Amino acid sequence: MCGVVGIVAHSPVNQALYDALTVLQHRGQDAAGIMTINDGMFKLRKANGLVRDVFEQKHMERLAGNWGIGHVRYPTAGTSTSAEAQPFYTNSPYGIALAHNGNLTNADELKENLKSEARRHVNTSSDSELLMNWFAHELCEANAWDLTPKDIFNAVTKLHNKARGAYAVVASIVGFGIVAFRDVYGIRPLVLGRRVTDLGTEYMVASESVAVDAVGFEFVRDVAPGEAIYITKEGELHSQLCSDTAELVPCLFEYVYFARPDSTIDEISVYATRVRMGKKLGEKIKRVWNELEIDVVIPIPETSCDIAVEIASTLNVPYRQGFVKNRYIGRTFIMPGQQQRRKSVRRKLNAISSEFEGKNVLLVDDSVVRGTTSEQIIEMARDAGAKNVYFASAAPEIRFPNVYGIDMPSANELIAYGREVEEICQLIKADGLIFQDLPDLIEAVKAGNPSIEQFESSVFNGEYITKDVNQAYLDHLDALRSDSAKDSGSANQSSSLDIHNFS
Ligand SMILES: O=P(O)(O)OC[C@H]1O[C@H](OP(=O)(O)OP(=O)(O)O)[C@H](O)[C@@H]1O
Ligand SMILES: NC(=O)CC[C@H](N)C(=O)O
Ligand SMILES: [Mg+2]
Repeated sequence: MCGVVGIVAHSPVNQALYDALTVLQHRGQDAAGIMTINDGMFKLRKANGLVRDVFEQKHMERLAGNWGIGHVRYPTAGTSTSAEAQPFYTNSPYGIALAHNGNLTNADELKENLKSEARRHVNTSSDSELLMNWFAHELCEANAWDLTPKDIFNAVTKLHNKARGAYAVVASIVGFGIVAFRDVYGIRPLVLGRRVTDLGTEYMVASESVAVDAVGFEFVRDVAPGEAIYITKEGELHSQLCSDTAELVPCLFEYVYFARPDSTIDEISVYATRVRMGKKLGEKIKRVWNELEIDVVIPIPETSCDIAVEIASTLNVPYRQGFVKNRYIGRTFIMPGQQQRRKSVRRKLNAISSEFEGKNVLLVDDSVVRGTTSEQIIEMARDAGAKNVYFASAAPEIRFPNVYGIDMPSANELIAYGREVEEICQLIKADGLIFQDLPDLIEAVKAGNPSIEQFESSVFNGEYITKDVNQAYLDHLDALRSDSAKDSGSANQSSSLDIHNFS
């Protein structure tokens, strides 16, 4: 997952972009970047690392201008090099910078055609650079010196016909303004915010509403699937639906894990959803494990905390914070390699023995993906003296790779792939394991916005909404991006000449 932000204001935006990226940090810890526009020139700083490490005072001073875009990256395509940090830049037409959250499923085809149809070059293996070049190519076709909103919306319409997969995008066009759009299913989130100042109205687009809140903008609405928003550099807002077939099918996993609980996505509060997930799972535990003695419910911080509180109250069992989280260690699941992920669980979480000694403990997590966390946490609970350790996952078994912006490229790496619950339970060495049922998860999310008919739930059921994902594609992805492929270096080193300036 990545986080994107774009702001058009009447005073410098560097600090607001920085602040927005810090509250979107949970969406990507690998790289960060900001690109502003000042006097018709782009100003860029991007590098690998957390937001607080990437931007020093000297960079902030350089990022002058009243409008710009920003990005935090969690790579799902290409390599992890700083050359593939975002925003990307292309000089023609006009000068365009682009930041992308999501993942394209037809990147190979787009790359091939970009050469033959558009005579354009990309210098990295990032799908986002491809997306930017296709957008640039479609804008070129407008053949206009003075770009109108109609020209921009036409370009986005054509892009929707070409690109497949997930994309929530912000782009800035020198001399004109910022464009933001969401793919035709709205798989990844994107929201619009506004602030009225003495100098005029200012606009902001961001991956999550929490960024809009943090920067002091007022939340206006979600960007609709297939819609494009164009904010001129003077602060005028235009919007248009750029697809006849758009239909909202947002990603379920945003609500389970990715998004911050204080965000609202497609009118659904993430926090309230997690509470409902806890209620549903609590009811299932009561039903299925009615004989089981549970003395205490303990969450695996941080994402599962809101879920576990509700499970405890449904079961009428005490809730205790039995693990303390080291606040200086980031999210484990979105770290790039399995070795790093394994080590981080121990560094990140430590047990308070008194909460475990002699007790039948129910550990709760939002999801079990590779099983890295659950396996180690159960061992820690036993070391801390637990009598029995039961484990509950608020998401169903994750058995299928993700192709829309979550780096789960390989079925073999998923602990639930090809395994039934009993076998997974043995692998993580729990005394009992229970998963949420998919219909219950869907109900818990949908209760926040009953008008949504369908959710992107491929990791649970293997049904890919873009309908272009077959076994050959998944095999190809596995060969490119599995942990072993990354370890062998193919996914981490850019074979192309790196033309990004590191300073
Ligand atoms: O089965 P796994 O492969 O271990 O993945 C699942 C775990 O990873 C995530 O936590 P993470 O540490 O990333 O973030 P959090 O602090 O927000 O819970 C998620 O909340 C689970 O705890
Ligand atoms: N997780 C994401 O949204 C990643 C965006 C893009 N596919 C990249 O790898 O940079
Ligand atoms: Mg977690």
